[in-house]
Amino acid sequence: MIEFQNISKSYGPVTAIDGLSLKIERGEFVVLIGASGSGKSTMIKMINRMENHDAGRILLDGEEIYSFKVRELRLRMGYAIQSVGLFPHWTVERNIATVPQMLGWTAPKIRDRVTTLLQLFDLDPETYRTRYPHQLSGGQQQRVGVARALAADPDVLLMDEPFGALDPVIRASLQLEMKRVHQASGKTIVMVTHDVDEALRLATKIVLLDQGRIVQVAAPLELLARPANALVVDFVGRGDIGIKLLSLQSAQSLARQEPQRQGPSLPAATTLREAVSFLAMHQLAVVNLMDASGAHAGVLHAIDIFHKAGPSDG
Ligand SMILES: Nc1ncnc2c1ncn2[C@@H]1O[C@H](COP(=O)(O)OP(=O)(O)OP(=O)(O)O)[C@@H](O)[C@H]1O
Repeated sequence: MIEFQNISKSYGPVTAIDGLSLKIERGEFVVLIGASGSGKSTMIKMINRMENHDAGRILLDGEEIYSFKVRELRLRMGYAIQSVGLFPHWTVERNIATVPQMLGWTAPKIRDRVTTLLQLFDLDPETYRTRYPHQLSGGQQQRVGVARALAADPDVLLMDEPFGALDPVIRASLQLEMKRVHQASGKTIVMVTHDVDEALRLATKIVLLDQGRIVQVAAPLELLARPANALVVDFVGRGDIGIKLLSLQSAQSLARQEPQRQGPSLPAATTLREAVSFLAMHQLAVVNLMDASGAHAGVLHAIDIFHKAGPSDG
């Protein structure tokens, strides 16, 4: 879908991207992480030609992006950034409708779409559609920014720290929402974040950059279980890699198919991290698991977490 072939990009004497190659398949949720200045934003911006690459080729569906008109390219891609970039003199509705307007959608279709998106991001449509950006909190502005990026249902969504200014609760709920949007729509998403946990939660593939080069490309579980080198280990958090691994696996994955025991039950979809916390807090060695309908779904043994969870390479 999007392919970087030996891409380089400099700003004067600074090499921002250094001979980088990467294939992003349709439907992937690719999250770019790396230290400040490692080239994450530059990578995203080169995809919709906010920045132009100096050398190499970037292909969109097999065609070099320089062969598209910039406007056509940008209409195919939603773009959301931390600083939001809402038009200050336009209402929320008009901001969200920017691309649908350009595409010539009818007024009722645009109105319906704005309503749906505001609801999706937990903003009451009647309260918020006529507001101006300065009448919104920073977090609300960010949500409108993401809604605007999604407005015309683009195949590709580019997001640069889209949840940067949000408090942890709203951030977590928006992450869930993005995950749901991704799973339901099959969109190809490329996102930059500074938050490793966010990357682990959302990505189908994480790309760790350092000085304009790729250090490792891996699915979240693989990145934790088989970090390519010490830089990756440091970046994902040397001290709590084990805890992060537990966050990515469900209690269900270690359930023993045994009859229900005396004592409490946890949802089988609970992460192993939450299960460990629960077991520790209640000083339990085992806990029942239940499925979404409340039916017994096996038993989780604390000992299995330490014997079975984590890298399974023998
Ligand atoms: N417009 C510009 N002019 C000059 N140098 C730039 C420009 N944009 C980026 N750079 C430089 O290119 C390198 C990569 O920058 P980039 O913004 O892609 O990094 P980043 O990983 O997104 O950083 P951060 O996490 O701090 O946002 C940095 O050294 C940066 O200083």
